[in-house]
Amino acid sequence: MQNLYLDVSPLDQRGVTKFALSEEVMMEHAAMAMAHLIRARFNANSSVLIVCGSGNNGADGLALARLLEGDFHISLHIPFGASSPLAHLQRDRVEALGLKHAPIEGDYDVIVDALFGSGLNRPLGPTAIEALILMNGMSGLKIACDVPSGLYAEGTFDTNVFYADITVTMGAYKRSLFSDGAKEVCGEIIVADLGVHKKRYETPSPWKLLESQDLSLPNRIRASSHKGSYGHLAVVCGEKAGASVIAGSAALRFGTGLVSLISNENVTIPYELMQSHSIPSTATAIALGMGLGVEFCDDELSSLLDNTLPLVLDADIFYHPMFSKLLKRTSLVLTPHPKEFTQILRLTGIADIDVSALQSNRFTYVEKFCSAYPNTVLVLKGSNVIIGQGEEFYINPLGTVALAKGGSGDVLSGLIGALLAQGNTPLEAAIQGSLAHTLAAQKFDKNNYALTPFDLIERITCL
Ligand SMILES: NC(=O)C1=CN([C@@H]2O[C@H](COP(=O)(O)OP(=O)(O)OC[C@H]3O[C@@H](n4cnc5c(N)ncnc54)[C@H](OP(=O)(O)O)[C@@H]3O)[C@@H](O)[C@H]2O)[C@@H](O)CC1
Ligand SMILES: Nc1ncnc2c1ncn2[C@@H]1O[C@H](COP(=O)(O)OP(=O)(O)O)[C@@H](O)[C@H]1O
Ligand SMILES: [K+]
Repeated sequence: MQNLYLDVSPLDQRGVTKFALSEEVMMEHAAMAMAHLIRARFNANSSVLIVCGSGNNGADGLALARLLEGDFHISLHIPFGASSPLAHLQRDRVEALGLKHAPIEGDYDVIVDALFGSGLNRPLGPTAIEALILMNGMSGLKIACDVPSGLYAEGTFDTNVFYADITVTMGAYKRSLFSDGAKEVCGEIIVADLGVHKKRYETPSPWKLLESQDLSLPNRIRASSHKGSYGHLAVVCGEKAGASVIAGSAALRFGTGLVSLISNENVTIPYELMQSHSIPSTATAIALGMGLGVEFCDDELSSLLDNTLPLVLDADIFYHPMFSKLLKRTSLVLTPHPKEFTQILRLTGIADIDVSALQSNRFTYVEKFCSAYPNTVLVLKGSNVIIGQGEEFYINPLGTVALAKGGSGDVLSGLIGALLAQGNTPLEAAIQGSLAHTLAAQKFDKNNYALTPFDLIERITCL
């Protein structure tokens, strides 16, 4: 698990006050990290274009030019000149080596974007756009210094943002790199230490980035245990029974001892799942909402929920009149996709916004919801899933586009339901369910279009 920051400037300042580093020392390390990367991947004499802005992001780029000069063919493009003191200093140094501003011409083996970093404070103007269009059109390896130019702190970006293959981010991970859209533009993300180890440079943060090594799988340690030792998940089976079959099958695969589908009428289901018309007395958790439709009248639903069992809620239930009442429960996990989350925000009076406004401010709206409902665990789905409760937030960036298919979300609710049924806390269930979901998808390595929900469930066995 890694820390994520909205703004790393307090960490940079702390580097100076606590560790007596200077900004110049930190900058030298930032430039060295990029130089190491380029030297490791490219032969001497490769051509490197470095496009530098007028602030310290540009100064990082100028320092990089100095470190590579002599071995590589360096082309510098400095369309705004230098404005920060360090940019002036770094420019004097490269000029002493005979390097100076030149127009962008032709193609290059490496393209480094050091136009704007954390100081981007207004929309890109025509000069920056012209450079970025040329850079994005090139075939060489594209490296962003700190953040791709055009990416704002909330994770939104300008249409002409730099599309990086690799982002070398300075000091610590920025949260902006993990918005849903940013997944499109950042490429691989590498953190550069700035003179002290990342562990020293960082301070605690409420936002965390999940990693594959954070996965913790169900573990059966008692040799004499039986199916009743591993919980019983009741999946409420609605109009579209397939959704609950997927969720139930995922839950069984993820270690739940028993899984029952709760339906009004008998439906055809796989042999390994059980069927019931009411919540079994042995149930330890309920999954509700996937494919629900209008199968149950309000009284029937009320009686299914007349208990205090942990709940995972998804899909149609967010539009049901009973949902506001369910929000008062403890042991609750919600797994909305963005459109469903806008419905939740509307219903709770937090915001009346459309999906694009939500996607531009995912972090903020998750924080608002979690502050209003501190007992509820929220899993906001997307290409970078956000999991939040109270003042703790986690981003799972491990999903792939293979998951963009009907039924993937049902698998996720089933996995979370499985862990709730086995006695995990709602937050643990959400984090571990989401990790298992995305890592199982990664096990499908044939292509990125063919994965079905049952392929995904199958790959839970390979974790
Ligand atoms: N602090 C440290 O210890 C370390 C910092 N490090 C590095 O510093 C970077 C932050 O540097 P920074 O604060 O100077 O901001 P930066 O991203 O260069 O941009 C500001 C400049 O851009 C300009 N500008 C803004 N928007 C614009 C637009 N749309 N169109 C045109 N111009 C625009 C703005 O102009 P102004 O608003 O002043 O007119 C100003 O000149 C950080 O990302 C990391 O790479 C590392 O070396 C590690 C140690
Ligand atoms: N581009 C993507 N990258 C990573 N994960 C994705 C992507 N698109 C969708 N997903 C994941 O797939 C799942 C889709 O869920 P959802 O939209 O509710 O589907 P359904 O309701 O049909 O089962 C979510 O877990 C989401 O995070
Ligand atoms: K940049």
